[in-house]
Amino acid sequence: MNVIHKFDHFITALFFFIIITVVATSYFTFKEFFAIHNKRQQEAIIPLFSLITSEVISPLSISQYMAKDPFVINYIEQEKIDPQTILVYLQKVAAQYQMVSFIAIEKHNLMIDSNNKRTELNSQKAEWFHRLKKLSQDQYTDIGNAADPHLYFDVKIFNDKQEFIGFIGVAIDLNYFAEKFRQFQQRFGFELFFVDAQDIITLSSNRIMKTESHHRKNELVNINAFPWYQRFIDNRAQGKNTPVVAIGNNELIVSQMPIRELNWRLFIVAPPASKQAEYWQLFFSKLIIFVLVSCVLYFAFAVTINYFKSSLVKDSQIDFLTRLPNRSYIHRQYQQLARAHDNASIIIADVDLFKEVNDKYGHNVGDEVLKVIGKKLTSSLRKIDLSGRWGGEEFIIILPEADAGLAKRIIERIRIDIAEHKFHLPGETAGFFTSVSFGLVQGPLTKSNLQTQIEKADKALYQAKLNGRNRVQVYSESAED
Ligand SMILES: Nc1nc2c(ncn2[C@@H]2O[C@H](COP(=O)(O)OP(=O)(O)OP(=O)(O)O)[C@@H](O)[C@H]2O)c(=O)[nH]1
Repeated sequence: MNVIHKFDHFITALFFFIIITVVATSYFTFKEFFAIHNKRQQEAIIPLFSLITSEVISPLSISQYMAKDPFVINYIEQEKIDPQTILVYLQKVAAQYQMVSFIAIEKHNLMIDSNNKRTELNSQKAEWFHRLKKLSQDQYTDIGNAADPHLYFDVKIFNDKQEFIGFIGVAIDLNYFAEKFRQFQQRFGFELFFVDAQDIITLSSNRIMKTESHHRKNELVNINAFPWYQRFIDNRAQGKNTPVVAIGNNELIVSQMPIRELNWRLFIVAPPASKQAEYWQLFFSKLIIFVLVSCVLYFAFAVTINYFKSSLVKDSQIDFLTRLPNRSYIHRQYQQLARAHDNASIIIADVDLFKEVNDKYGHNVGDEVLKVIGKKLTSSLRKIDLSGRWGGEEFIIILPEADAGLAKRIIERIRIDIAEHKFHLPGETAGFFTSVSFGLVQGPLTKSNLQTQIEKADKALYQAKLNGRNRVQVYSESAED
């Protein structure tokens, strides 16, 4: 029984160990997932700044540098210029920074770029020049070149007298920008929107920049067109300084960053950290389902195990031939009996001359005799009595709280019943009779005295055999002396 209890505990412990391991593993995986997620968000900040620096600030700085270059200022002020000389200058810059560079010289009505494309400033193609010239700022970005759209960084050139004499700058392929920002968005999950003073999205990691055409009329998107921006502005107007913007069921984190050099604003839009709460909710709801399913499985498992276990236990307690409790079961039950009762009569029963039955009628008949006797020995006992096969042709009966007189009367009835039973041989009308001798001892019932009581009962049984068999002999100390 101990082994079976240990087995039960082992299975339960194993089961819960597996559940705890699965839960702990999932928990730590989730934790790690969020740690990585947060780390990635932090990691995204530095590439974001380097992206802005390399793709926006740096072209602007190069343009500003060229606009202040004394060579440029002095040369384009001359009455006669050689476009080839300017081309060489522009190509040097273009080669060094891998951008297209350009200059628009008012005095000579000429725009020239590092690809040696030349345009007259009074032509329709140079509309931008007249538009930007009138504006008060010194530097602008503008999208131009319909066939091959570029973002132009236009910086005004002034002579020594602070008079406007032209524009100079660099231009970057729009598709190049779009690709750079798209890569960043894919890697870190942030959408980027560069917005000019008129709220127009100049650059973006969003699809709107993946345009083949530069015609801004069709492609221009005002930042106000985005619901999240509206909500962002509303939040500000209401004095809420939260970066979290709710759009329907979705939440976004919107950060705003000025790029003063261009009078731009950069909006960084990201899914919020509060999404984590959703993930945790999901995790815990799955966890509850997992635990419930595990419990159901566990109980199904326990019921199955118990079913097999009880039939195994039964088999290990019962004598195969007579279906009576076996010796080891009687030993265990005796302990319980001893706890519940103070005294008992213990009887050892032994089939008389059983060897002869076996020899005469065969072993199978001998088995049948044992089965019938086993049944007769136990059928008329009380619920609290204990009986079983002690071994071979021997049986044991324990009658708690029965004194020797009562026990003897009970056993006498059984003895007569057996002795009067006619055993039939298979296929024959003739039969035979057999008998059983009993040794009986009455005494205190303690956990440790079974062996001594049995020895006494054995002695009484021996006496019964000596006295002619088929009888009940009560043990007495005096008879022993
Ligand atoms: N058929 C059968 N015989 C058994 C079984 N267990 C023990 N026996 C036989 O029981 C017989 C017991 O014989 P003995 O110990 O000589 O005693 P006995 O012939 O009963 O004689 P007394 O006890 O002196 O009356 C042996 O021949 C065993 O082989 C069993 O399960 N089935």
